[in-house]
Amino acid sequence: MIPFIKYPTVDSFAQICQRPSLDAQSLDQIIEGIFAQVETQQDQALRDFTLKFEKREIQEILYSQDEISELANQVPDSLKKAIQQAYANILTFHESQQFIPQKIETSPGVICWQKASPIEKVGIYIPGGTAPLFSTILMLAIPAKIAGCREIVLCTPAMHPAIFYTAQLCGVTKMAKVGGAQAVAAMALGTESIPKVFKIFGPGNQYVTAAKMYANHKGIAIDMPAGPSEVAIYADAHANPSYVAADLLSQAEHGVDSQVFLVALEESFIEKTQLELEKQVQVLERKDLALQALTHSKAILVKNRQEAIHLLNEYAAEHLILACEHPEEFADHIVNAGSIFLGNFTPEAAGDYASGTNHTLPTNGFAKAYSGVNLASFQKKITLQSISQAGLEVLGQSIIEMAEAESLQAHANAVAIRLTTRS
Ligand SMILES: NC(=O)c1ccc[n+]([C@@H]2O[C@H](COP(=O)([O-])OP(=O)(O)OC[C@H]3O[C@@H](n4cnc5c(N)ncnc54)[C@H](O)[C@@H]3O)[C@@H](O)[C@H]2O)c1
Ligand SMILES: N[C@H](CO)Cc1c[nH]c[nH+]1
Ligand SMILES: [Zn+2]
Repeated sequence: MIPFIKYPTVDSFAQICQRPSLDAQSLDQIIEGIFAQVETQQDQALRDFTLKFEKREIQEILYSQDEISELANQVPDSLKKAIQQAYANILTFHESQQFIPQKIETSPGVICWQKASPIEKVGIYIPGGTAPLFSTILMLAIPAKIAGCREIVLCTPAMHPAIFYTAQLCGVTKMAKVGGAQAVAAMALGTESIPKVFKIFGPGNQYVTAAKMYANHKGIAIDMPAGPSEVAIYADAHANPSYVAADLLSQAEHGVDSQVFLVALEESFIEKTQLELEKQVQVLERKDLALQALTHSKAILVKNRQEAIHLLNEYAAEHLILACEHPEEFADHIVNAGSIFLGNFTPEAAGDYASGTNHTLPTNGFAKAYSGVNLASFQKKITLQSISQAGLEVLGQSIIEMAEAESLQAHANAVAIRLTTRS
């Protein structure tokens, strides 16, 4: 099922960890073209691209409040309840991330502190090319609301009623009918209907992710590269092959360019998991997508736990499941991962929907440098300071000394003019 690699050498780890990606150069050209067209033709470009890529005709770019309410009302009560339970957990976890300001007296009379300030206008991309990921609205709009973002612009190609119910529940301010790179371009540049935002959030396919990176080069902040989903699983003798296979398939079914990565200590465990995969994949509605994803996935037999830790840190998975003995102790050795799931009863799908953590996470090895979305992603920290006259008397001479050494006389003067004593 999954290509098998036995006892790879450490030298080959970087190559093993590569993800299946579209050719970066041709992708960049496509994105550049989309941005150029959105810049000049604005809303009309959005209509044209939606027709071209999705065979969907749109006139108005934004949904009206009546349209939103009508669609939201179609959600069955059982699904509303499930969304509300997820909402409550995600709210609780993200509220616990509130920044607590602290005034620090760095030297007598010199007080410094920080305050968190919301990013006023944010854009959230909700994937919908092959599945309507309304759960992503919870992951982005809840922390945006807690942070106090004034404008939350949502773009999605999806039209499932739950998208509209969840957007209403979370207090999204504008909803646009567009998806793909053109939606990202619209939020980055602004069009007649879609306001330009200060920061763009959200996962998506390779076009969406490349568009966010392009927007970032043009000066718009982004959360992180959150592209095709992936999961790595570490399995020792405590793991259950049926659970592991189910978890691997849960990410493989996202799309053809998803990748799953099994690292195990026993060959027989990999064999059992492969058999389970074969069985479980047959009944999936998205079997074809999952099968394609499995062809560029990997099942790797390593010599020992240390090698597994090394390989998993090199891979820097979006999600890492630890199906092993003492998972918390193992997790202490992991320095690169978007989100870690511990033990046999913590499926990754729990984090995708309802446990409370955020599912918008760095992929493609970017977990080496980026965190997943959290409350702070929607805030800036502003530093503040207040110095008393006595405080400046103590600190002033050092500032003057340093400013003069940097040949910046005006800086030195700004302090000296306030000092009553100067040696
Ligand atoms: N990393 C994360 O946190 C995370 C979370 C959720 C989902 N995901 C990923 O999001 C992705 C969702 O992908 P999706 O495709 O279903 O939905 P999507 O909304 O990301 O992309 C759909 C859009 O892609 C555009 N598109 C399709 N083919 C194109 C082409 N040839 N040229 C230009 N544009 C084209 C279309 O405009 C379409 O609207 C999956 O890869 C999933 O794994 C990642
Ligand atoms: N696994 C995705 C993140 O890679 C998130 C998601 C949403 N719905 C289902 N899964
Ligand atoms: Zn998922």
